Amino acid sequence: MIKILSGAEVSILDKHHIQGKGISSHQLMEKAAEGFVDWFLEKRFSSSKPIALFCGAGNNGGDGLAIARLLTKHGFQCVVFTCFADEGSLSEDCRINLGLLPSAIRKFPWNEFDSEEFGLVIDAYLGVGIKGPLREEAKSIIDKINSFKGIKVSVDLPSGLSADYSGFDHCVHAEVTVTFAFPKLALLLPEHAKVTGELVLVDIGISEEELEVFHSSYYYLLKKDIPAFHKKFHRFSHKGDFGKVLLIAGSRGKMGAAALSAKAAFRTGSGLVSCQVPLEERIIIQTSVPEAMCVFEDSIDWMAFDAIGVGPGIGLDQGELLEKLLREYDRPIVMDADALTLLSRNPSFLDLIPKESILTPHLGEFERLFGKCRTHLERLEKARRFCMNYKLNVLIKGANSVICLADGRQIFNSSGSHFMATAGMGDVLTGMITSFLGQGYSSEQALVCGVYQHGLAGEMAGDMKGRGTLASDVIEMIPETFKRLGVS
Ligand SMILES: NC(=O)C1=CN([C@@H]2O[C@H](COP(=O)(O)OP(=O)(O)OC[C@H]3O[C@@H](n4cnc5c(N)ncnc54)[C@H](OP(=O)(O)O)[C@@H]3O)[C@@H](O)[C@H]2O)[C@@H](O)CC1
Ligand SMILES: Nc1ncnc2c1ncn2[C@@H]1O[C@H](COP(=O)(O)OP(=O)(O)O)[C@@H](O)[C@H]1O
Ligand SMILES: [K+]
Repeated sequence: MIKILSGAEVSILDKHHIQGKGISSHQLMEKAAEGFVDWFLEKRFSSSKPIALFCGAGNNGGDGLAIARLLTKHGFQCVVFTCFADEGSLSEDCRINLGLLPSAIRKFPWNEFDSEEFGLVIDAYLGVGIKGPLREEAKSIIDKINSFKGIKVSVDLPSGLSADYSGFDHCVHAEVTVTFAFPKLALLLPEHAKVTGELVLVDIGISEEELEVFHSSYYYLLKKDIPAFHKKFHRFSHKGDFGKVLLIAGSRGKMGAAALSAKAAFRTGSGLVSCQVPLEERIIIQTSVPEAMCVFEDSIDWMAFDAIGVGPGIGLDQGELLEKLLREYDRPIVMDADALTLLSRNPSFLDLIPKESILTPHLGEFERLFGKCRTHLERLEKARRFCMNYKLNVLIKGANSVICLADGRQIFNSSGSHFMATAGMGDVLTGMITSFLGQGYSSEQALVCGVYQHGLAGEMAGDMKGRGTLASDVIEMIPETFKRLGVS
């Protein structure tokens, strides 16, 4: 997991890194430019029209100048638009890269840019170094960059966006942001989605250990982190080791929620899955998920289950059932959907929730529970205080879902796809997290593996089906995610 530092810490990190590795800051900038260019070549952008690079006076501009030089070597025609008045204001590494620019690369002041001539724009005007409100000229430069209607790729950050805060005044609207070493916090906030575009993280040789010495409770979860969170099963593992889980889900007209979470729990590897459903609706489960058993409220022994997930489609008239469950069951549970709305209507239930339980609200459910938030940072802070006070875990769902742990750490997920913004995806996730809990995973392990693999299964289903991907398609991809991660 990569620690997410503040923008101001980047220069300290750079200093530590270049001292530790015995390299120059110019060499680090070259590494960043090479990483960008590797990604650019992999994407196979067209070279039929020239590329315009807007380069500022700081190190972000230095990156842009190095990128222009490297792209030219690969046959791209680059034109640099300088966003500085005189060369005396350049940072040292920006100046070095300006000197290294081949004479074949034409340079013009930024205001001479004519958007008709270019196939793509690279925005290397401002990065993590902006301080205070943007100056008037900076706003005009950003407007000029935004006048280009084709693909704009921002280097490190869309120019004008601050690395650590929510909101922006003037800002480049990038289709893609290629960021270095770690994703800047602002790139993960939903209110910035329309300016950050697709997020690409480029490794510039700074290790997780080098980031670890900084104080931050924000992390970014990557594919390579997942195998270590998994429990190992062995040759003699039996059905009991894979857990016995219960999903309290579904009601008349909403039995699909129960079927989806039960199927997802099986596909995640549960040995036994039971569904607590209304008696008169049982046939739906027994035909759509024949592997599952049905249990009914009057004859239930909750403590017989290794883990319980409650909420998808149960309806809002189940307050008494929820209270009874919270009083009688003492292991961590997963609470989603209607269970969360019932919780927001009955705050006294909060003290009854077993420690280390997992609440999985989407943004609407989050606001019902914790009140309106102006920014995502405010939301994260509310979640952190709640998790630490109650010793509970909260998953704030959306693109880059955030796993908020009881110890105060907050982990942004990197997997997922916009094709997942469709009905039933949350029910699938509830089934997956409950399944991992039932297999003996800690709440942190269940959340990390469940959230990442849910997103990965969504990406894989989205790659196959595109628009029209169903929650059921995502369930079918869950076993593939284990293979893709090398987890048996
Ligand atoms: N480890 C990494 O991640 C690596 C990071 N690297 C790269 O370094 C970048 C950071 O570079 P940095 O520190 O030089 O700052 P940068 O973003 O270029 O901005 C400075 C310029 O902004 C200007 N400016 C400031 N405030 C302003 C305002 N309000 N309104 C208008 N202008 C304003 C300021 O002008 P000044 O105020 O000084 O006149 C100056 O010209 C980082 O984002 C990444 O791309 C890689 O090269 C290597 C590894
Ligand atoms: N644009 C997106 N990118 C990544 N993941 C997404 C996106 N939209 C939705 N998801 C994921 O899909 C799930 C939707 O959950 P939820 O809103 O509870 O759906 P439902 O209530 O329909 O079951 C969440 O896990 C969320 O993170
Ligand atoms: K930029």
